[in-house]
Amino acid sequence: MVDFLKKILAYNILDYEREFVVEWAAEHPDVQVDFNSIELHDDTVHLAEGYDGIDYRQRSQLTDGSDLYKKLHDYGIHQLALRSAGVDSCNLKYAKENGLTVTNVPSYSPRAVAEMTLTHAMNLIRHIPQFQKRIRQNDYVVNGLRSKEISNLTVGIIGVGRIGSTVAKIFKALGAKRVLGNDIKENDDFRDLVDYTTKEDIYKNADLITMHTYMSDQNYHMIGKDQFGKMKNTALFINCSRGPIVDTDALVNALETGQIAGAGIDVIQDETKIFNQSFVGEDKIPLPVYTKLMNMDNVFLTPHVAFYTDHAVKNMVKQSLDDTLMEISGKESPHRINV
Ligand SMILES: NC(=O)C1=CN([C@@H]2O[C@H](COP(=O)(O)OP(=O)(O)OC[C@H]3O[C@@H](n4cnc5c(N)ncnc54)[C@H](O)[C@@H]3O)[C@@H](O)[C@H]2O)C=CC1
Ligand SMILES: O=C(O)C(=O)[C@H](O)COP(=O)(O)O
Repeated sequence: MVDFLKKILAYNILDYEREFVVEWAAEHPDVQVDFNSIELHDDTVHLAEGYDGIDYRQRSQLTDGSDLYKKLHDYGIHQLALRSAGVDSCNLKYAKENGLTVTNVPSYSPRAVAEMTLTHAMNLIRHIPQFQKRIRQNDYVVNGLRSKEISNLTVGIIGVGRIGSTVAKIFKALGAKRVLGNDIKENDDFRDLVDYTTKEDIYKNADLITMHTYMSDQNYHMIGKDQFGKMKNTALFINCSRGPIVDTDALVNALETGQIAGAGIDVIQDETKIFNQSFVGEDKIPLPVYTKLMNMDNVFLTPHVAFYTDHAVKNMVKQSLDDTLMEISGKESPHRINV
């Protein structure tokens, strides 16, 4: 019989993640890795009792109160490992107050998200949703849908971190006219990729604006009525970061009134009401604003899948389990975020 030294519980393992948990477990025969398909919340936290380490990934908040973090602490757990880059599901303050170190997987594949951003950009630039609609209607007239080329476009990147800088690299390599960047912390390593400037300059001058900040209280509805009002009416807007960064009603209004020319949306506020679920055969979805966007032919939509590549999923799962093991073995993971 194997004498397991450490016990890890991974919450909310999705079907497509399972093979990598199994692979990791096989590579670590002295660790017992159990997993479930439920989210970590007040009513499921008791399952953590008896484990040394917890790994999780979910889009809804762990809890609104600090009880869950206290319970984990009381079970003798000292860490939480997120399998995602974004850490907005976790209240870092409560975690810290209850002696839990939190780790994320910051670089599982910035390229995956950057390539999806490019996909959104190209679809919008070349009017692909509009052409698809015409083709479905047997309308092969091309009038009104002439495109610009990348070399004539100014790209504006808000949040020049791991993903934003990768997006900059791609547009630079494709010969964009200018790549503007805005970040609350400018990074000297990225000065050859972006011309750092203000958000106002980006709203006013960029032909393509793409969001790559993290979600925080300060960044809630960072883009709303005022910001859309400052953009060019030819501007294309992309959000592959987090839904609540953008005020969805303001986005719909900006598209309906022609304040901007199109939008690429991978993430949207309240997306947990519909994403990762199927409503096939039903005539309504519980997020009516998404239906509005779906019915606009200058909008390109994907269901929060910018990260969803084989390389990324493998890294998210295996790296988070590595981090869990390090933390429960008395070592410091390089991915600690709440210290
Ligand atoms: N759609 C998807 O599948 C995925 C989305 N994401 C989202 O993308 C976000 C960014 O990821 P990374 O680039 O890896 O993070 P990062 O932390 O490397 O970069 C974020 C950058 O945004 C900047 N920033 C934050 N608030 C700002 C503000 N108000 N104005 C200007 N700059 C601001 C930060 O200083 C930082 O440089 C994640 O936090 C996550 O929410 C990440 C992975 C997949
Ligand atoms: O890593 C992130 O951040 C993402 O957005 C990926 O989609 C995966 O994480 P969740 O958003 O599903 O937590």
